[in-house]
Parts: sequence; structure tokens; C-alpha cells
Amino acid sequence: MAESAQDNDKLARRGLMFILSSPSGAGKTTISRMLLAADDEIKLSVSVTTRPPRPGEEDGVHYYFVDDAEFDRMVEEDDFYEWAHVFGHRYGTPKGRIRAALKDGQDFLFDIDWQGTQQLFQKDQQDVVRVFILPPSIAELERRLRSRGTDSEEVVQARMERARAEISHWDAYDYVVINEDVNACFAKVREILDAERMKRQRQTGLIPFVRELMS
Ligand SMILES: Nc1nc2c(ncn2[C@@H]2O[C@H](COP(=O)(O)OP(=O)(O)O)[C@@H](O)[C@H]2O)c(=O)[nH]1
Ligand SMILES: Nc1ncnc2c1ncn2[C@@H]1O[C@H](COP(=O)(O)OP(=O)(O)O)[C@@H](O)[C@H]1O
Repeated sequence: MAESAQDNDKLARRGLMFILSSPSGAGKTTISRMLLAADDEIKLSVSVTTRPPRPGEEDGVHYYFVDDAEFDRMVEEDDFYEWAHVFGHRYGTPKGRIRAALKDGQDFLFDIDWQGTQQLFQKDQQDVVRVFILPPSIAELERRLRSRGTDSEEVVQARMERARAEISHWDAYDYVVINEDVNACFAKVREILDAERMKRQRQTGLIPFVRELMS
């Protein structure tokens, strides 16, 4: 006899690849960190980057920080799911154990740009959920980039120039959330994640459960 299931959380399911993208400064790092702190079923896919660490960023936690030669070696050895040039540096998603872990029900969070999103979607449509975060206005985006205090004025200007180009990719995402109030935005992102976990196709444990109900 199949086990009884009081709610969907007890049924087996495939993990999902939850992608958060936004123009720089709109708040995706903030929302990612809130999500990782609140939900222990989702793990960050830690990217590899050639950009130098910002204050407070730890190697292996926020990114794997490598030099150009190491990144070249990883490209040659086919270690990346995807990689892209962003703001004069290279960023990539290491393959690691993602595929096997998805099968075991592990969810992954990706803080990657639209280029990486496109590549992951082409490789794995069934597991990918794409969420785009927009700022409430361009003026507020600029204010947030400055208030973060991690970039020089020149870098802030370069990021602002790229912001419009990044926003133009909004329609390649499944969900778009405006980050005006951070708690409200976070609540919406969690609702998306909860609903996506309930998708019939992901809940592999439903087949034996429903069979049992119908027998
Ligand atoms: N394609 C791709 N983009 C990434 C990856 N890791 C980070 N990014 C993107 O690179 C951009 C710059 O990231 P970062 O330097 O941390 O600055 P941020 O924009 O303030 O988060 C952001 O749009 C990230 O989403 C990755 O592994 N692949
Ligand atoms: N809803 C919000 N209201 C005000 N400030 C915010 C909000 N969301 C994020 N911030 C702040 O804006 C800055 C940029 O956010 P961050 O998460 O680093 O953006 P991103 O990862 O998209 O570049 C940070 O200083 C962060 O604390």
C-alpha cells in the first residue's frame, strides 16, 4: 500500500532551477539572501567569477573568485553549464552535481544574467523557473547602486548605462516582480517558488499516491 500523504510536501518531487535576474542594483542579491535564509530546501548555485570580491563577499559562499587563467582552464575542461561576459568580467555556472541533485528533489537558486538564463533554459526547460526583478524607477535604481557603496562612480555609471539593455530582456522571463518594498517583493518571490513546487509535472510522488487513491 502506498504511504498516505497529508500534504504535498511529503511527496517526492524533482528539484527546480529558480533563476533570479535583474538590472544591477534592483535587489536580486538582497532577495536571494532572504530566500536562502528563510528556506532550507533551496541551495545557491555559487558562480565562478573573474571579478574581484566586494567587501564582505566570501570565496566559495557568494562566488568562487578565480583569475583569468583559471577561468580559461575551466572553459577548456567543459566545467560550465553556461558562462558569459558581464561588466568586463566573466561569470559562469559550474556544473557540479546539479543534475543528479535535481533528481533527488534539491532546488537551486541562480543569481545570473539574461544570457545565462537563456542558456540554462535551452538546456533544461522543464526544471527552469525564470523570475525578473524590476526597480520601481530608474532614479531609484541609481540611488540603490550608489547607496550600496561598493562601486566607484565610473562603475555606477557603466551599470546604469547597461540597465536599460538588461531591462529589455524582461519578456524572456516567466514572472516579473517590481521591487519597491523589499518585504513585499520577497513575499511574492516566495509565493512563486511555493506554487512552482506544486506543479503536477514536478511532483513525481503523485503518481503512486493518486493510483492508491483510485484503487
Ligand atoms: N551568465 C551568468 N551571469 C552571472 C553569473 N553569476 C552572476 N551573474 C550576473 O552577473 C551580473 C553582475 O553580478 P555582480 O558583479 O555580482 O553584480 P550585481 O549585478 O550587483 O549582482 C549580475 O547580473 C549577475 O546576475 C553566472 O554564473 N552566469
Ligand atoms: N526594496 C528596496 N528598497 C530599498 N533599498 C533596496 C531594496 N532592495 C534592495 N535595496 C538595496 O539596494 C542596493 C542594491 O541591492 P542588491 O541586492 O545588491 O542588488 P543587485 O544584486 O540586483 O545588484 C543594496 O544596497 C540593497 O540593500
